[in-house]
Amino acid sequence: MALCGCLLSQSEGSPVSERIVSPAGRGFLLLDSHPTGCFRSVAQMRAEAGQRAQLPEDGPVALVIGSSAGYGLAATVVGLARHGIRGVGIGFERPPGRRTATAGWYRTIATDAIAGELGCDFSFVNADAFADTTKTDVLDLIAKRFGGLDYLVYSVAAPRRTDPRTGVTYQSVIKPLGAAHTTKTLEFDSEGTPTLREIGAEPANDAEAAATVQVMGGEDWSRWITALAERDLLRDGFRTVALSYIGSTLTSAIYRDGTIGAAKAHLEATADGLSDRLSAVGGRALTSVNGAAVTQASTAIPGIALYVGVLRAVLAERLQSPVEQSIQLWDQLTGARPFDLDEAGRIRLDRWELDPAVQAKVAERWASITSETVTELADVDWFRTQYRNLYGFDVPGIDYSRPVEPDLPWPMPR
Ligand SMILES: NC(=O)c1ccc[n+]([C@@H]2O[C@H](COP(=O)([O-])OP(=O)(O)OC[C@H]3O[C@@H](n4cnc5c(N)ncnc54)[C@H](O)[C@@H]3O)[C@@H](O)[C@H]2O)c1
Repeated sequence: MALCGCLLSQSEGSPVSERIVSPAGRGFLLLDSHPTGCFRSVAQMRAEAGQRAQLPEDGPVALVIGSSAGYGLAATVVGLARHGIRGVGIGFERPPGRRTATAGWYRTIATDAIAGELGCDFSFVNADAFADTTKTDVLDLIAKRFGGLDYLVYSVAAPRRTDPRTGVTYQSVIKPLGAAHTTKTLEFDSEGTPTLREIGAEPANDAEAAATVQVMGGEDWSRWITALAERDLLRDGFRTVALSYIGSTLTSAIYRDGTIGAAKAHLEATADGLSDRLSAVGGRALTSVNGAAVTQASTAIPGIALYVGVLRAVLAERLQSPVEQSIQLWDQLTGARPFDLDEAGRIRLDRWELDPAVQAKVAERWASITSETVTELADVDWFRTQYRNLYGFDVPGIDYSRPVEPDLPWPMPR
């Protein structure tokens, strides 16, 4: 594929600090990322996204916040390849230094190359979306280049947020509310052999619960909309969507009924208030409940790795990838297909996950799963490959014994 070719030669061409990059780390957190593996995984997403025969010359203008990973990356790749979006993507990634850059840095280089190949005027900003300075800079860019915005996709998953107006930094916690909770969790030893362990979590106190809502609730999303409105950048029919999750009863104590779930409830309530404010431009704010996916954010949640592994064993290819869900999301946002909303007005892209027959099978496996049966009842190989892919490892076609150049620049605005 052209993209891979150009990026592979880019990383092979300048032997400034080439080195072999290996998957060292703890748990599901790896310390280094493999540039060419990251490039190729984005190329695979593009291939999965497909492409419309004729992209519009002046595609809709979109801002994707969280464009360097997970659902936001998928929404960006699909938006570029299928809708020819113009606009801006924001990620918050560590540049290369003593360690490689974070994977999202390299994925952004690859996504920028896709935008270039498709002729889409789309730029990437590496900055803290919570900061007022980022809002000012990004809105300056949008005002200057496009004069207004049609879509805002809010797909941030962050461990902390500093409120620029108070200077207070809030840390999000992943804890149950009300009572302690114990869950089974999946681990791999250094050889890659899976084992199960029970881990317990104490309930969050009020301050922890409130801090999690500050980080993952709707306040920052709302501030982006206010900032756009104040600068008159909301185009007629503007639509914004923030991503949410509900998930299984098997994970509800730690997720939907826990601190993160409270933040998601806040995000969902924020959508209603925003829609009222956007009615002046015929606009709308929605949340999109997506299905479980292996991402850096989700693997940090106790029990989710095992749950997703079991879900994949039950569903196999019927587990819908972030790209598949993003195709549906864009089709609904652009009006190519009607919205599939639930009674609370949320877009539902997770129906395949929460299908009662699927959940019954997952629950049956979950009840009996042990370290001895985990490889039979959960798709642990798939899960391990997925989380290593997040860092550019285990990607087919990459020779990991070859040195690569990790010191690559963030793409310049085109
Ligand atoms: N992974 C799942 O299973 C799942 C399911 C449904 C919904 N969601 C939701 O999707 C959204 C994205 O989650 P994900 O799993 O794709 O996460 P992810 O970790 O893959 O990606 C998070 C993105 O947020 C960006 N980010 C983090 N802090 C930032 C900051 N301060 N400023 C700017 N960007 C920042 C990162 O750079 C990255 O691009 C979240 O709202 C999450 O709850 C996830």
